[in-house]
Amino acid sequence: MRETLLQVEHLKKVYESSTGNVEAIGDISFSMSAGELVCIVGPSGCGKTTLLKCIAGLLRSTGGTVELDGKRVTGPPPNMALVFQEYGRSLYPWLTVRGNVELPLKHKKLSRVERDQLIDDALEAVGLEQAAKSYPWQLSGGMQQRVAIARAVAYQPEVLIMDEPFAAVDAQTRADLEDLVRRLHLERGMSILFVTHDIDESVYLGERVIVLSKSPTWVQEDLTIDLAPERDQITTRALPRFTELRTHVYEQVQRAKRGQAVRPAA
Ligand SMILES: Nc1ncnc2c1ncn2[C@@H]1O[C@H](COP(=O)(O)OP(=O)(O)OP(=O)(O)O)[C@@H](O)[C@H]1O
Repeated sequence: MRETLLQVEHLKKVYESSTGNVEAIGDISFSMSAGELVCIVGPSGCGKTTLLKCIAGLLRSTGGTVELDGKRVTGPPPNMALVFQEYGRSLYPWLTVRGNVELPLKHKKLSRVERDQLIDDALEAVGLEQAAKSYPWQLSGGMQQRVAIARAVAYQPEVLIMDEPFAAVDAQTRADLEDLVRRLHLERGMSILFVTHDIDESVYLGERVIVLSKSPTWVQEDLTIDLAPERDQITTRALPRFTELRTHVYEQVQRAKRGQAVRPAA
C-alpha cells in the first residue's frame, strides 16, 4: 500500500472582514498517497484556491489541520512546489529560462554540477532544451507555463500543487500540457494535486477526482477514475467509460451548484 503523503483533516476557513465574514471552507477532509495524481473540481467560488493556499501554508486555516509527510503545515513547506494559472506573473522577466528554473535550487545545498544536471533534465522533460537562453517574454504562453513546470520538476518536490494551470492557454496547447503532466506523473512518479474548472480535464488527468460542494465547502464525492494509466487525447476521450465518468462528475458539480447534495453524517 502506498503511504499517505498529504492529510487534510476537518479543514475550515472563514474570511473575516469589516463587511462580514465569509465561510469559504466548511469542513474538508481527504488524504492523498505518495505518487498519486488527484484532481479537485467544484462550482466556481467553492473555495478551491482557498483550499490550496491552506495546503501550501500560504493562508492560515480557521480550524482543522494539514499534514505533509506526517508534519503539520504551518507555513510554506520546503518540499512542495506550486504552479498557478498566471505563468506571466510567476516567471522573472529579467532571468533567462535557465535562470528561472535555477532560482529555487539556490535554496538547496547542491554542487554546481548537480544543479546543472537537474536544470538540464527538467528542461528536457518539458521539451524546452532549445529555449534555455531565451527570456520568458520571448516565449508563447504555453512555453512559459512549461518553464514554470520545469522549475517545479527541477526542484524535485514531494508534491506538486497546480491551481488551474492551463486555464489561460489555447485548447491545443492545453492538451499538450495535460499530456506533459500525465507523463511527469507516470514516468517520474510525481505526486500532483491539480485543481481545475474543466470536468473533462479532471477525468483525463486524475486517478481520483474530488468533487467539492459549494461554500461552505465539504467533500461531496471522492471518485476513483478507473481508466488505464496510459492515456491518450483521442482514444481515452473516446472511451464509453470516459464519457460515463465525465457525465457523472458533471452531474455531481451541477448538484453541488444547486446545493442539492446531502452531506453524509460525520
Ligand atoms: N481574501 C478574501 N476575503 C474574503 N473572502 C474571500 C477572500 N478570498 C476568497 N474569498 C471568498 O471565499 C470563497 C471561495 O473563494 P476561492 O477563490 O477560494 O474559490 P474558488 O473555488 O477558487 O473560485 P473560482 O472557481 O472562481 O476560481 C468565495 O466566496 C470568495 O469570495
